[in-house]
Amino acid sequence: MRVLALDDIDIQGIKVLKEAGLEVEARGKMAEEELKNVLPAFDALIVRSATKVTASALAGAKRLRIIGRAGVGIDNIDVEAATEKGILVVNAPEGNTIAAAEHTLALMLALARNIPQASALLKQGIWEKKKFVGVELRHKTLGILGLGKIGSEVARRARAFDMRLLAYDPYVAPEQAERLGVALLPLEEVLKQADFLTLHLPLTRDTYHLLDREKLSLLKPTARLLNVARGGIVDEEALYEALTSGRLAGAALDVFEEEPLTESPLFKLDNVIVTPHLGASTAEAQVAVAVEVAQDVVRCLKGEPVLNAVNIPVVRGQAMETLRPYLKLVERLGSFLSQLMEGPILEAELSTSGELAQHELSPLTNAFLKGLLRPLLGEAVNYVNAPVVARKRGIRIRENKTQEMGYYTTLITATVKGRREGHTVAGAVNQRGEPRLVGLNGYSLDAELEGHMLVVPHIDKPRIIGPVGLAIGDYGINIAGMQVGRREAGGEAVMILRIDSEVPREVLGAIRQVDGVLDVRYLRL
Ligand SMILES: NC(=O)C1=CN([C@@H]2O[C@H](COP(=O)(O)OP(=O)(O)OC[C@H]3O[C@@H](n4cnc5c(N)ncnc54)[C@H](O)[C@@H]3O)[C@@H](O)[C@H]2O)C=CC1
Ligand SMILES: O=C(O)C(=O)COP(=O)(O)O
Repeated sequence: MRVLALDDIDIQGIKVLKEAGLEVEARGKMAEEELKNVLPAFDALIVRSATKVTASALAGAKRLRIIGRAGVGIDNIDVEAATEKGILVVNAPEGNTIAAAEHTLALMLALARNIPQASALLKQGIWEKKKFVGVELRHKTLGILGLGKIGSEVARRARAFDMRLLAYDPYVAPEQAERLGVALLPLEEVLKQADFLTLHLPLTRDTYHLLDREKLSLLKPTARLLNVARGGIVDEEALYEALTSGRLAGAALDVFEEEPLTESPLFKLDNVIVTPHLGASTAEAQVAVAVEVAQDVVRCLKGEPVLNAVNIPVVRGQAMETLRPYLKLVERLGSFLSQLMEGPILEAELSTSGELAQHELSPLTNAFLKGLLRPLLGEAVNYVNAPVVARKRGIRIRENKTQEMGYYTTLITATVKGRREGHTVAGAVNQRGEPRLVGLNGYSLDAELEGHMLVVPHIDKPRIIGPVGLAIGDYGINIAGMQVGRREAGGEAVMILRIDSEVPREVLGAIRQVDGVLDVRYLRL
């Protein structure tokens, strides 16, 4: 299998890939057109922030199974397009946290004390002290937008400088902020109170130009802005205006809306210091992110679960071990239902009751939908794109869970509905970790979910099981197991047969002829 590793990812990452037996082509930044041309020959792609992985670049990438981002921000990858194509996207969420946090602190001190400007003058032979009187960090208010991994590490370090800490992050629990000694406030409040404002948000549709003219005008004229997150979060034109009109004291920028950027009106300002997206550029961070992402690429190409997926629900450690047999179960239930249904599926519902319900269950939905869609769409649908594909086909998806326990410690019920018919199956995992079918349309059963199966709805009466068995046996086909479910004697019932080999059409016809048989469906799991 072949991996295209771009943007000069660290050699240690390349080593991990090669040691796993993968063929690696390592290059620097690649332009969209070239990427589009070469990508069809690769199973995996690794990038940093320089190469743009667009929908067009991915269009012909039929072999591609995974895109790895050796870093955090995934705004240079069209994740939606990748998901739709069933391509997994992973990043390295932790490897460069400290590097980015330390760079932020370095910029904050450099900005407060005019270090780059003073250094540049002295190197020109100018001993200038008066112009470079700075400010102290002590007792100043640091406003943090985005109190995630980097924002938190910045907060920890800023405390050592005796700064007062405020943050805006609607997704962080107040207790977590409290533990860091940070007060959570609304955005406008943080902007109004900050002496230093630092950004640690991802660039998304929500955060694009979050700091526009209006928001920048809320900052104190003595405030200084730090951006080690993403260029697009700040409107650079509005920032330029604020810095040149005395409405903002200074800015330190590591990132820009367009990169690389070598010319900008901002670069001409004395109160602006800049670095060329160096936040993650430490020897330590580059090894860490390259190795982190390479390991996930290896896992994915070996068919193992990855640790840092961005476009599928991630389950780690023990929770994954608990979930694993149920992933198999729901995929089989999905496949079973899909083959049982006639006509298009309009609704799909997955309900979990019992012990398992205490876990994050969205991975089950992905696996269930994959099972449901595979018989219809084959390899085009996988664990990554199953929910997107299902929604695109107009299937309404519902998930329910309750920790209430019945006869089974965990019972999973799946229902699909179409225009004319609907079916419900129930499944459980036995003590050996095997998936079992324990209910079908209200009948209780206990059947294996494996191999070739026949589902035969019939009327509960004598002389029906024998003739069905004969119809199959007459063709030299062996029955491996059989289960009958009925609600009441003499009513409708269902027979589930496990067969050792493929079942030809004539056999299905012969079964249909048996008096009392209502229908017959042949399924392959
Ligand atoms: N300059 C550089 O070299 C580097 C830049 N970065 C940038 O820093 C960003 C943050 O990185 P981490 O802290 O590792 O990510 P993270 O995911 O741990 O933290 C991001 C935080 O932003 C918050 N957030 C998201 N949307 C928000 C919104 N609309 N309003 C307010 N808060 C919001 C989240 O709740 C989260 O707590 C990355 O997305 C990346 O763009 C990361 C590494 C290096
Ligand atoms: O990890 C991130 O989000 C970064 O911004 C680092 O970018 P880079 O890998 O240095 O191009």
